[in-house]
Amino acid sequence: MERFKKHQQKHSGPKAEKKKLRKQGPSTEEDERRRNPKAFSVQSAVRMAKTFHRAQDIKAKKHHIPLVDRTPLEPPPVVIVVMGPPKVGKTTLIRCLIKNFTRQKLADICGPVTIVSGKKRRLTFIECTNDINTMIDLAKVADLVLMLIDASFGFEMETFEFLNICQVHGFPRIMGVLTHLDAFKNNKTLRKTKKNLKHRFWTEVYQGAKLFYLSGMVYGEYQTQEVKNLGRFISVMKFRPLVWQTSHPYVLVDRMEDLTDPEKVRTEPKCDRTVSLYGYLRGTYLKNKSHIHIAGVGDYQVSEVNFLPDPCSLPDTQKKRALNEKERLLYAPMAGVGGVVYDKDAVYVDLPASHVKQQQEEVRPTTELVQSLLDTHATLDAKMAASKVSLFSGSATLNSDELVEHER
Ligand SMILES: Nc1nc2c(ncn2[C@@H]2O[C@H](COP(=O)(O)OP(=O)(O)OP(=O)(O)O)[C@@H](O)[C@H]2O)c(=O)[nH]1
Repeated sequence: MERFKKHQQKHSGPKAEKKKLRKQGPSTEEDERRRNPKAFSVQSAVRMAKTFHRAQDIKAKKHHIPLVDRTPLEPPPVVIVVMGPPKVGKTTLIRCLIKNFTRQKLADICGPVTIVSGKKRRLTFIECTNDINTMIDLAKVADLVLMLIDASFGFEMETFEFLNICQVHGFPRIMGVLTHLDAFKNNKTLRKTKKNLKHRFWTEVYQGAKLFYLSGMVYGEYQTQEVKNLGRFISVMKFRPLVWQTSHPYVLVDRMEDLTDPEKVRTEPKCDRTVSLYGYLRGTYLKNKSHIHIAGVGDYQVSEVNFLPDPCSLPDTQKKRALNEKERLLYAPMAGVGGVVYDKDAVYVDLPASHVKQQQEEVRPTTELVQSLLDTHATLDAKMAASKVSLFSGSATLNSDELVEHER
């Protein structure tokens, strides 16, 4: 028969030590903490909240797919879409922002306007009306949307419509801008409206979305400091590449030429036209025989690619801190820069009628005497002949012929 060895109790080693301690009496507090750490985890609510937030942050970061930055060394201009209902102040805002960056005034804003805003950044501003087709086209290509809201009216249906459209192609950065704040005379209502609109905006976009206030106008322009702050925000803003944009090459046309024979257009107004479109290539690189999306037009196959010189290039030297006046370029072929419009074979200088009239007035002498001389239409003799004199107050008037007879 097999014999089993009797169990031998341990007298040394970690297990024996533990047994000894247990026999000695109740365990110390330190031991309990080690045995049951969960029971002692919440000692400071603040610390607990911090740990929790940190854990959540790390989790949320993991959800974002790491992005590959494919932007070339000299990235194309950032597309800023200024959208809002009619008469909300879109044109005024674009004009003010352009003036803030380039110190130039645009005669009238038509089509996209590209400017150099900093050493490494160019901006293209484009106005988006409440038209649904424009919204669909521009939602695809927008990097940043300035959503103008008339504070005296509130949100319009189209604003929400635009937000929905944006969601289809990936949400661009969105900033709200409240205008017409000067319509509120009462400070309390103003504060209340601002707060209400801010919360409504946050619900639609995201909590804490940036909302700017443009409180009133000075000489037909928004206040310089407010525009400056908005401009500063735009020029340092970081953008996340969006899915549609990084997977499609696309062009936002900023110049257009009609190459059709003018004679043919004259004789046959509805003939097929040959049009040449110019713009920066954005999104990804062009591949041979690939399709290219032209905003507002559709997808077209490329037959030939030419490299054109940059019409609004970034400054060369990178050492300086700020741009000088010459480097603050402005490129707006569809709009009149300083009243000058370029065409394929002509340059138009815009001289509004009021301007011409003003110049004529300036030439006129300012002294009253010379002015009155210029205004005389009759000779002195004719005036003398027509003049009348009354000798006594209330008596009948005598004209010059009667006076001569009296003298005789
Ligand atoms: N009182 C006041 N008037 C404003 C404000 N913003 C714009 N306006 C005026 O509103 C009018 C329309 O401004 P625009 O910049 O032409 O508006 P818009 O959105 O470009 O208009 P459309 O191009 O017709 O859609 C102008 O006469 C501005 O002076 C504001 O904050 N307060």
